[in-house]
Amino acid sequence: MSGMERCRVMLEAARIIREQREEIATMETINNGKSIFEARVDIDISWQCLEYYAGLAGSLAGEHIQLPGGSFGYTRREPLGVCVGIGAWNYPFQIACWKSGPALACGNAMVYKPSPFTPISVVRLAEIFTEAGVPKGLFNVVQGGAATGQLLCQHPDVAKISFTGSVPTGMKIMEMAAKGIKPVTLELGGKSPLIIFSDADLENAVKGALMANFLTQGEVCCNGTRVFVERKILDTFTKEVVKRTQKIKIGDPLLEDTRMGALINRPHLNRVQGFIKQAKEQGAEVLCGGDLYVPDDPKLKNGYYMRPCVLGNCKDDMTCVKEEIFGPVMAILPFDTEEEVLERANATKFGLAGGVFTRDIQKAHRVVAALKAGMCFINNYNVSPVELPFGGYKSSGFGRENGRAAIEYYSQLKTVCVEMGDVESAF
Ligand SMILES: NC(=O)c1ccc[n+]([C@@H]2O[C@H](COP(=O)([O-])OP(=O)(O)OC[C@H]3O[C@@H](n4cnc5c(N)ncnc54)[C@H](O)[C@@H]3O)[C@@H](O)[C@H]2O)c1
Repeated sequence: MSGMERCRVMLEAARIIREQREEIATMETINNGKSIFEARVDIDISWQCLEYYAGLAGSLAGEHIQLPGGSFGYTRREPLGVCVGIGAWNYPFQIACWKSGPALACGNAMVYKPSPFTPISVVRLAEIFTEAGVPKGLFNVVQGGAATGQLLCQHPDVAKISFTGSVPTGMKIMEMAAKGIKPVTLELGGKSPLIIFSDADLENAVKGALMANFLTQGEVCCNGTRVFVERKILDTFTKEVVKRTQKIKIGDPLLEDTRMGALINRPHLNRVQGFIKQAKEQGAEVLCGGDLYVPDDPKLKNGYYMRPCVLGNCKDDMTCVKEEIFGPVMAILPFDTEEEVLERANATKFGLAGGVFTRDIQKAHRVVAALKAGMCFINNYNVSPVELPFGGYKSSGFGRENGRAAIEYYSQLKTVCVEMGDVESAF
């Protein structure tokens, strides 16, 4: 298909998703446990992503380069072939769109494997693509766990792997890709810093800290879980954050006013609570939450709910400050100077995201320029416009999703050199 033809099909898929927003959001809530309020946002970001790449599909082009003697060269932007997408369980539908959007826009096929914990909604995406006119077999869903993922990565006909998940799995994927010289995009974990200066708008900074920690039960890769607060405002900020955290409505994710649903499964809930227990043993103070939440509704009494937790008295070398918890746990850390906080913020193996709250624009830009992270926020956190590239530095991975940048990772350049004169042979 031409780019314009692909554009039309993708716009149709985006239209169907928009039309079925409520049904898909409900499915996603059941799939993952996140609140319906948030699932709707995920579905909106998903159709916006398909619309964005539909728009780019028709404008993908190469270059014409003039050479001496009337000769010239040109480049063709070509698809890679069959791309494999492997997704995490926290944003099942959205991750599938972030991968299939640019893949299909560039003219590739995709075989997608969702996490076995959230197998449902991506099947609906495949049906929607078919309804929209995506040729049969161009977007395929394969269900399974690690073994299935391995087989896909090792398959000789696969041209590219795009992976979203944990660092240990990312390493395995890269090893497998290396054996087949396959390009990879790795969207891995994080332990991102959020820096609050004393001159920040306090109301926005508090909202930002909550956005940075408690969406999708805290199971968000780019969460700003290390909240560095300038000492002067530590007490006021902490008090306000704790107050708002305690007000977060937990429970049945399908209810309109719920803002925090259930964690993904029992072992993960236990793991998150294990981090909190260890934090206490290492000297951190639980300022709120961290305990199980049992809803009144008897049918939910065995759900994987916990109260969002704020940890005070944290030190940089505590496990809860160093490791990705992937649950609703915020660590608050005081700081005194810009230089000091930057050094501490960057002292991590991860580099997915970072944020700063300040009213001083010079300071804001200076701080984000110094942060070793792929996605930085000034005076907000965890917004995901599809127009902006997203991806990590350091152990958080490489390659970019979203924005024009993703096109580079789903296409390859062919250079054609055209001779207009005679061959000047060396022989
Ligand atoms: N950077 C991002 O964009 C982003 C987004 C969401 C989640 N994450 C990260 O994902 C992690 C949580 O997700 P998870 O628990 O699903 O991660 P995970 O690494 O356990 O699994 C991710 C996917 O990989 C598959 N898989 C597991 N072992 C495999 C193997 N050996 N070969 C091929 N595939 C294999 C899984 O079945 C799943 O589909 C967190 O670390 C989080 O930070 C990153």
